[in-house]
Amino acid sequence: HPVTSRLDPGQQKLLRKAGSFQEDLGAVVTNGSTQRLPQTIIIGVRKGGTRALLEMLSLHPDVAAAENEVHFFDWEEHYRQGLGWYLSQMPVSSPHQLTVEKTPAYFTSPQVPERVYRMNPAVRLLLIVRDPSERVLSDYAQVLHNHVQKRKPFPPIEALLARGSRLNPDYKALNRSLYHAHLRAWLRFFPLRSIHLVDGDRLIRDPFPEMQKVERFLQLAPQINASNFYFNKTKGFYCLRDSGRDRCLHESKGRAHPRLDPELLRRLREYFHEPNKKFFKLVGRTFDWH
Ligand SMILES: Nc1ncnc2c1ncn2[C@@H]1O[C@H](COP(=O)(O)OS(=O)(=O)O)[C@@H](OP(=O)(O)O)[C@H]1O
Repeated sequence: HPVTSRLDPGQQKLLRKAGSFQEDLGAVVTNGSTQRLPQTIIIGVRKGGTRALLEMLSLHPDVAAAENEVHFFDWEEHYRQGLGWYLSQMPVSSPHQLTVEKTPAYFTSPQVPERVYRMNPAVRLLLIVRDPSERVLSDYAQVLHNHVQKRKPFPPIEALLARGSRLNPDYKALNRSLYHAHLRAWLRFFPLRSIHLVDGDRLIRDPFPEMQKVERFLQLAPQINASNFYFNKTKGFYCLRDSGRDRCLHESKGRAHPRLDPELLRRLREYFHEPNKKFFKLVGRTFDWH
């Protein structure tokens, strides 16, 4: 080779190494390992248990999950960069694997359903919901924590929730728990059969049966086992066991919730009574929220 022959032996050796390295890469490519756009997305709901769901789904060998929240469809600075950017955020997967990402903000962002539809109208969506009142408390605990970390003041939950004798409908955490309203936006683009609902309260209490349903919805071979889950008393939650390795979710998952005055808690639950009924009607099933 005219060029390589002019190189000294050391450099030639390096080049040959690079060559064989490229052959290795070639083998990887013929294996079919590459990044793929997600065929399934966990769209929310925020504080519903989206991280637990993603981690539990990752137990399946045929699932490749994006580690971080991607925020492609809801953040303009990301969406502007196009699907090529989105693809670049995805994990390497083999042909038999499903790629999945979770961004809980998608569920409540009005511009997102149409954008997801334009990427792939056949995408399979996972939505994990939780008792809406409990979700509000969890949402508050999260935002409070962020403020405390930045040493910024944050009002007590009562100040955000109540406006005189009524609940404050402008409090964002309340709005995010109006599942029926947000789901309607998705149903303008996707049939209900494209959206699998995961019961977040059941996923906390007994994750395995919920995960079996997810496997079925995604048409994955049943590979997740009861033995993949064990209850950790210290954590107070189920943790994961994967090929002998035990791990619990991050300490930010499973926080203490603010204790509400019983009367305010009653009003909070009552606030969601009608919206819940609408949601149950929309999805053709009920959840054990009171
Ligand atoms: N196995 C297990 N371990 C720990 N935590 C679990 C688990 N399963 C579900 N959860 C619940 O997940 C809640 C956090 O939800 P998300 O991951 O969706 O939150 S976020 O929107 O991404 O911030 C989190 O809410 P909080 O309890 O309010 O912290 C948990 O209740």
